[in-house]
Amino acid sequence: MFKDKILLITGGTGSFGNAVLKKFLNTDIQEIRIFSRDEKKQDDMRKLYQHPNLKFFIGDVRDIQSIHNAMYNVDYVFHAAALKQVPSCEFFPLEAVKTNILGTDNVLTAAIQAGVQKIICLSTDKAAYPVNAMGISKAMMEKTLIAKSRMVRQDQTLICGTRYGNVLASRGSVIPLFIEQIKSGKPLTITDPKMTRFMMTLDEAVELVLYAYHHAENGDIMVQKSPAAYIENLAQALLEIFQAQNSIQTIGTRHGEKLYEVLLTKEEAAKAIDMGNFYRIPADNRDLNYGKYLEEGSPKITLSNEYNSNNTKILTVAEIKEKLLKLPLLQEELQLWTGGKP
Ligand SMILES: O=c1ccn([C@@H]2O[C@H](COP(=O)(O)OP(=O)(O)O[C@H]3O[C@H](CO)[C@H](O)[C@H](O)[C@H]3O)[C@@H](O)[C@H]2O)c(=O)[nH]1
Repeated sequence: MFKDKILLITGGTGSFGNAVLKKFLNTDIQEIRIFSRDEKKQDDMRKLYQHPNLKFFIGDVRDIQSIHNAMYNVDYVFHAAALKQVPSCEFFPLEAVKTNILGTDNVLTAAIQAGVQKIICLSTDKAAYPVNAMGISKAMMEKTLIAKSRMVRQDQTLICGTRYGNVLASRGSVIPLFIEQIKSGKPLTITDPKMTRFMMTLDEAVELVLYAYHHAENGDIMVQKSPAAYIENLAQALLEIFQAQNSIQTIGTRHGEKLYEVLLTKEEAAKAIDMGNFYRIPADNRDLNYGKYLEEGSPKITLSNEYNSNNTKILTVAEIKEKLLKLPLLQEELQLWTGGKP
């Protein structure tokens, strides 16, 4: 699908970038550009892949000139660079503004100027009814891309977003933490047994971006339907997989976190288009006619229901185990834990 094309991934040294590389590096794509700040991570990646079609650009989305330098001849951009940890954004909200909002605007400006055809920006469920600085900055990122999508030549540039839930076993997330706790014989620290999270794999995150690539229209936010799990059941599933007896300790909700996450707000659900496994949230294309904001309402909004991690399919412990056992991280950890014995 990317024959002779150049794809640039901002924040490309992260797990999303690596998943895209595994899928596309050995195809007929002309080049994949990794744009990021950390030279060490780039160097590690260079050594790991040793591929002539993989190119590295040092830069920062906060610095538009550094993006301009990387954007020549690029056909498509996957914009994954972000500050995504809830606590760090909470302590330094202006840093989230600079990277997630202004940085996105820089990426879009540079890409439009360079004639890039499609730009897909990665967002998160925490942007829907946001309560923490990370989610608020991502919500503003979405607003920025939607606004920008109205100001481009529609036959030349497509700007859209994807919104997804928790990526299973991503770095610093709860699954690696629970595994560490199991291995060191400590209690599993659960914030709230009834807390739910959407559970996506990294491959599904890539799949969503590719779906957006094929089906999104300018200003759309694309959402993949996905199952969710109670954190209590996630902990139970891991204990069963590792055949461990650790106790479970409830520690309470952490600062800035919600009991459940939302992928489609009630307001978005009123206009979202059901596309089978996905939802397409069309952009608000009211242009500069403010009529609908001021005089006209929409009865559909009153009737619609949000799509959240409590009203989606909830995985049973057995289903969580099945999903977890497919993860490479889990297979490796289990191998180490059992010493290779089945
Ligand atoms: O010791 C812990 C830590 C976490 N949790 C729970 O486990 C769930 C997942 O927690 P993570 O820390 O793995 O993920 P978050 O939902 O807090 O946020 C993560 O997922 C987001 C996407 O929704 C962003 O990617 C974000 O950067 C990333 O940290 C939450 O319900 C949390 O309360 C526990 O029960 N115990």
